[in-house]
Amino acid sequence: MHGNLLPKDGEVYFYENFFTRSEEHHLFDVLKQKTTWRQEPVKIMGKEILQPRLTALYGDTYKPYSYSGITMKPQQWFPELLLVKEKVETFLNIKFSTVLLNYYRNGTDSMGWHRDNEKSLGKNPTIASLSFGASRPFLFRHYRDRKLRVKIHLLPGSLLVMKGTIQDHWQHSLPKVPKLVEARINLTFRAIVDK
Ligand SMILES: O=C(O)CCC(=O)C(=O)O
Ligand SMILES: [Fe+2]
Repeated sequence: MHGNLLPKDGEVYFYENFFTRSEEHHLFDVLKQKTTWRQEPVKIMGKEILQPRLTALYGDTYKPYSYSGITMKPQQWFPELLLVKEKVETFLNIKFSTVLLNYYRNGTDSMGWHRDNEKSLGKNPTIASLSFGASRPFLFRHYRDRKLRVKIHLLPGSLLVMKGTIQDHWQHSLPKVPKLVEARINLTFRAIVDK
């Protein structure tokens, strides 16, 4: 359970019961209500479309954060979000500066294949990802050897940690689950390295 889930070129650790069921239920409601969610436009092949999910960014500074073609302005932490951050920081013994929140309204919301390899994250970033609400499958595929795949079920209350060289060698995605009607909230904590 707590070993590296990738066969090579990076590390993934999964902690199924990071939050209890009642903490998880409570946090889903709080995060849903207190977060200022937006549906951001992205340019795909020159055309503006809306991302298939809602997002928000919270962080220590107001410095904008850019990823996959969009720039987001961080909002200031609210108390419950800070407590969640501190619980993850204590568990991993790492400090984070920023959290990207994703709200998948149902199974037709998703996130496509990508790497979290922005320069602002530095080399070999550790990214901590929390799940609330609906369970969703999560996929990894090796960037060069695309037949090499790993699938994980992101259960509510779980913590997934990506670290080491994973962002150089592996992409990840949250595929659609067309029949799913329940919502999922994801938090990915990151440390932005200042230039
Ligand atoms: O929703 C998820 O679990 C994945 C989110 C993700 O990969 C990201 O925000 O970079
Ligand atoms: Fe990601």
